[in-house]
Amino acid sequence: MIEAVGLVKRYRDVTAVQGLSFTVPAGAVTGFLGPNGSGKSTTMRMILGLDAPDAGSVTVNGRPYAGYRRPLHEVGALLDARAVAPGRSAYHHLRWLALSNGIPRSRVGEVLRQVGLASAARQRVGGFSLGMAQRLGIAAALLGDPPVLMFDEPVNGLDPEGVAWIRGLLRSLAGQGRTVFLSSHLMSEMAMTADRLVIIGRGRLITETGVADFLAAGGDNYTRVRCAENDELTAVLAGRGATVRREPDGALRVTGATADEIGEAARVRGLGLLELSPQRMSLEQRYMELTRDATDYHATDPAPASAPAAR
Ligand SMILES: Nc1ncnc2c1ncn2[C@@H]1O[C@H](COP(=O)(O)OP(=O)(O)OP(=O)(O)O)[C@@H](O)[C@H]1O
Repeated sequence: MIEAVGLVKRYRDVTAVQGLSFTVPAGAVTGFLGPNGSGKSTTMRMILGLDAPDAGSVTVNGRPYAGYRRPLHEVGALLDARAVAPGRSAYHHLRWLALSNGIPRSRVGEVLRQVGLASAARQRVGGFSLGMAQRLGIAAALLGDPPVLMFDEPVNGLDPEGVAWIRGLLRSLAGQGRTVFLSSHLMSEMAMTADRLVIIGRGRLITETGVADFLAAGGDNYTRVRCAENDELTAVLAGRGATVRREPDGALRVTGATADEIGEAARVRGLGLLELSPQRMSLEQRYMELTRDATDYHATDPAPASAPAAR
């Protein structure tokens, strides 16, 4: 388990993290989400003792990371896949890490196989693609068989097969009862992998929630209905306390009644339905809505394509 309480980190005039508290439990994949520059990497560095908080504290399984004598046995982390001496082979990089943490040499071969790098073990890391470097970083994190794993943007640079592989790996690590904490600025990625979410914006907690609860709390769920007798159906539904709005394409947008209730009301009146589709806000939409005000870097909308000049 990771527990952060009131974390604050300032860099000169930038307050990167402002009073952040959250818990990452064992046995689950927890996604750490926030727009660019919201303080995810800074928080992860504080968890690993690479940055000292200006206030607050963070513990890993009850102790600060720096309190562990053989940290790779406690926490495996991938923060920056390229932070590896380029002249070393993958094997020697891991062998050196294993030696310095009292980990048997046999683990090196095991983790290289686990991440699919066995055939590249003797290649220099400097020649690795980003995806291979990510896999090597994951191998290093797994080396000490730690109960807590942290990954900063782990799917960066991975091809679709690699992305599917890492999702499966993270789920199986959590299934073994480990604490798995991974950051991303993409909600779509988390929807496939995470059980829980810690969402931050501008260094502050926006919400800490289960993925299912996060979706259910989206207030914008409605049912889209198309009916040959729109006015009559609108009157029937309004009479039952539902709210009905007309969409630009003529369909009805109904809130305050379930699809089953709408279907039943139409059947009783003998009204034919052409469409009856419950609409749920996607995780991505809900996340964008929540973080809109906490996003520092907005792109402008692309300009509409201009019509070709008449000749
Ligand atoms: N070493 C540093 N010196 C000065 N400012 C820093 C430093 N590290 C981070 N910051 C600032 O702190 C804020 C949070 O940055 P951080 O890298 O933690 O965000 P992030 O959520 O990981 O972003 P991204 O998704 O883009 O990786 C940003 O404004 C960043 O510019």
